[in-house]
Amino acid sequence: MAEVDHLAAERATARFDVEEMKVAWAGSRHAVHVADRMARLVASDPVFRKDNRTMLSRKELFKDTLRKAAHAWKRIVELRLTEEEADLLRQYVDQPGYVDLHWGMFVPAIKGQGTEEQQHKWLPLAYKFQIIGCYAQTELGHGSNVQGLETTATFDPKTDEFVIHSPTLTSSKWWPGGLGKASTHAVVYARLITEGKDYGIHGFIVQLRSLEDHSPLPGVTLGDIGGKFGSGAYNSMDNGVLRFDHVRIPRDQMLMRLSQVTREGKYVHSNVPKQLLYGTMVYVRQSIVADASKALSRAVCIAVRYSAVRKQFGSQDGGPETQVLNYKTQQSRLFPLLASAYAFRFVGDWLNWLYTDVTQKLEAKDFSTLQEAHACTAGLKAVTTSVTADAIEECRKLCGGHGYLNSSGLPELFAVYVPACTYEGDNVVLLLQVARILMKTVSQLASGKQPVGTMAYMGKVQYLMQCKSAVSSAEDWLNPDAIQEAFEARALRMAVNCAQNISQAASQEEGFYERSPDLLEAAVAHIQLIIVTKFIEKVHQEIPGHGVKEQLQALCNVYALYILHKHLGDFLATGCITPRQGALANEQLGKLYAQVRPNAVALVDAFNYTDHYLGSVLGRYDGDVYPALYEEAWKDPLNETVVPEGYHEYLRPLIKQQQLKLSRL
Ligand SMILES: CC/C=C\C/C=C\C/C=C\C/C=C\C/C=C\C/C=C/C(=O)SCCNC(=O)CCNC(=O)[C@H](O)C(C)(C)COP(=O)(O)OP(=O)(O)OC[C@H]1O[C@@H](n2cnc3c(N)ncnc32)[C@H](O)[C@@H]1OP(=O)(O)O
Ligand SMILES: Cc1cc2nc3c(=O)[nH]c(=O)nc-3n(C[C@H](O)[C@H](O)[C@H](O)COP(=O)(O)OP(=O)(O)OC[C@H]3O[C@@H](n4cnc5c(N)ncnc54)[C@H](O)[C@@H]3O)c2cc1C
Repeated sequence: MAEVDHLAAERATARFDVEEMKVAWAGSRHAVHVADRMARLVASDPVFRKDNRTMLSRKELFKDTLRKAAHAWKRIVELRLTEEEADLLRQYVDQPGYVDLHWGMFVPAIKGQGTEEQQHKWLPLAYKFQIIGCYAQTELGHGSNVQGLETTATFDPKTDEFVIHSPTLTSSKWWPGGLGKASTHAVVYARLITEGKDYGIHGFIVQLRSLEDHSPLPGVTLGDIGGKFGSGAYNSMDNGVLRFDHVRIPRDQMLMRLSQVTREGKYVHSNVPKQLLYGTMVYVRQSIVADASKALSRAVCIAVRYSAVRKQFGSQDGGPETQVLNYKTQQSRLFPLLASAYAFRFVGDWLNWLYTDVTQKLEAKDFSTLQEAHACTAGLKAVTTSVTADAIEECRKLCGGHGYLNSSGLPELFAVYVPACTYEGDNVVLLLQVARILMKTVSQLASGKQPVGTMAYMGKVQYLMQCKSAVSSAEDWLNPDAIQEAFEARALRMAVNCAQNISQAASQEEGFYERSPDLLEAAVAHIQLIIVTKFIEKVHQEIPGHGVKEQLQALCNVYALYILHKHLGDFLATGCITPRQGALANEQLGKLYAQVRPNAVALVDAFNYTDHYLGSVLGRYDGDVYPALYEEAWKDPLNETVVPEGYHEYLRPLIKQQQLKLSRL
């Protein structure tokens, strides 16, 4: 009971309106309402139970995923849920499965790369689940280097068909989610060959399995690629392997919005940038940023609530021990992660806006913002997923020994989340893309070309290369202009340093290769500047609710000053701030942690997660952790019998043998 009281007391110390913070987090009152309804719908349905997930075998887990997906679809249809509601319902079911790829990549690929006619034909089938699709791009031999894919699609003018073929072992499709066991169709990326010429990678809709009995079609070899990291976790997904042996598809199953092959076999490229082929990846990368804030906020919610419940040391004269949340070290590890969850949420919203804006411009044949969309989605995907993966592990450690139990929810969350650093583009590969664009922008500065969008600050090169921070007290670091200037100067100076070093190499390519570790850091600095800028912009907006704006302001400062403290070397080496100013930033950070402390539990309550979605005995809303931990232990299959299976075979003979030996002595 004492623990329950603890969280109630924590909630009472909050200095802001939690209900209004829920609105700020979700984006609107409507969003809070819909999310609440969908979360409760899932939590109250026994089919969506997930507390036994880590104890299921792979086969059981996969069947459970099929069952949940079918039940979710049934509820979506029965309740006539809107697209927004259906997306949320699937999110709260919280079990990776083929439907993620069907809705998340197969449908968007057809929408983005199919002609109107193709969309008209294929989308209704996908919308009604008459076909199930996946996104088959990566191969055994190549993932990052898309141009290196080997699968071929050779046009045969005699039959008006493409022949899809896997010429080598390394050309086997490898990894696509939903491919292994569930999908009937795939968007397959292959080298288009017509009239004897290789035109590079294009997308094709290919049927893989019979719609009658689900068996692979002739010439198609299919299977699952095997168990993955962690128990439960991403093993609910059937990541697959696929080989083609001269499989024929009609010509009109090439996705022809960007380029076409005529009946005669002539290749025609529309007047659009060829990078639009990568559009589905750009779309998913922006949703992965929004998803990072969800995963991070879940981990932080668990760690904050448990840290308020957990007590160690400090008891005097039999009085209460100290809540571990009161230790300054716990705060300095946890509160930056709390601030990062909010930062990623807001930058995710902004990125979604940017993506929508770019999409509208593309429809009007305006391709000017394509590079900005690529740089922002690639860079933000890389930084937010890397931070989130590390942060989930840090939250596990923040929960001490109990964090290592499956029932804490953290091991599974980590195992599900960590591949986000790799899929949809390895984070290093993506940051190097950002670096390439930074170098291009720096090189254009001399010609007077004004950078735009998130690179616009580079236009202030004369000022930012020589400015000195005016900060002279810890409080000065609360001024957003001081923060903004320091971050801009750091990012620009790192990029310019890289460009200068590259220019001394024998060639641009060689210089880029040699300096790539520095370029990664420059790219991270640029992306951190974007995150800080968008958080500052958010806080400048009108935000209703008692104390809400003040809390967000504090979190924004925590985020920025934490990054400054963590990357102090960058700020000092580039001469943006002095060691004294660095020390003042750290002093201010300590004061901000003290400000966050009484609000911490309420700040994670504002995420509005149900206990079902959190899936953690440590993160329970009521804080009644110990009885739940105790009860959970007894549910383990090992505890089904008092004497374990194997006792008579292995333990008893061993003990008896030793006893016999001893008795002979
Ligand atoms: C449990 C699920 C959890 C979270 C998910 C939440 C929500 C998501 C919703 C649904 C999805 C569901 C589940 C997701 C889970 C897993 C799915 C995973 C799927 C996959 O992984 S699919 C495969 C992804 N593969 C990659 O990302 C490959 C990475 N490689 C590349 O992108 C490219 O090959 C690379 C590295 C960019 C290089 O390409 P290329 O060699 O062609 O280019 P260059 O470097 O020479 O550049 C040329 C030129 O093009 C510009 N450019 C490159 N890319 C783009 C782009 N995307 N858009 C625009 N422009 C681009 C580049 O800047 C150069 O420009 P320049 O000529 O210099 O002007
Ligand atoms: C869980 C999961 C789900 C997936 N789902 C899908 C899916 O649905 N569909 C699909 O098509 N694919 C999918 N993939 C594949 C995924 O997109 C690729 O694994 C990813 O793009 C990374 O490519 P890779 O495996 O070739 O890594 P590699 O490129 O081989 O990376 C290996 C190492 O090399 C480094 N490296 C590579 N190139 C460079 C370079 N130029 N400079 C410096 N370092 C470099 C990387 O940083 C990394 O450290 C999935 C992968 C996973 C793990």
